[in-house]
Amino acid sequence: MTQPKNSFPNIKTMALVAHDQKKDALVEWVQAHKSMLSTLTLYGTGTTGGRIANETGLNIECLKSGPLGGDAQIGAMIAENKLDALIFFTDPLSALPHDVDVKSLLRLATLYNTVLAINEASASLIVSSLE
Ligand SMILES: O=C(CO)COP(=O)(O)O
Repeated sequence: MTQPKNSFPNIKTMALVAHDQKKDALVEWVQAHKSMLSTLTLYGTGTTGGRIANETGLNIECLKSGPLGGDAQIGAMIAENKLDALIFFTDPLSALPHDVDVKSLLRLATLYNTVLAINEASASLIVSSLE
């Protein structure tokens, strides 16, 4: 849910998203943190979530694929206070057809003070605070 300012966030729901060139890294990262992540309610964009489910066995609700509205669905969850944290392995080296959706998602996560990591180091710091 929206993180209140000046208090330590309580994380129960988390979305996992990765751009194509970062999907291998995210699946590997999820595998490394599987036991902690298994205690959370997980959501993912279609392709990312499908890979996580297939390759790690974690229970994850798959939304639409990012370019087909998955990023927008996660943004809506944030706006409706239904998501505590977003781990989004972004690719800074590729142009994306749905760049506006990506920007909107990151804007909403910032606006609602959602716990957010856009690279592996920050994601690891977030999960280490929960383990
Ligand atoms: O495009 C994405 C995030 O912007 C991710 O979507 P997929 O997980 O469906 O590839």
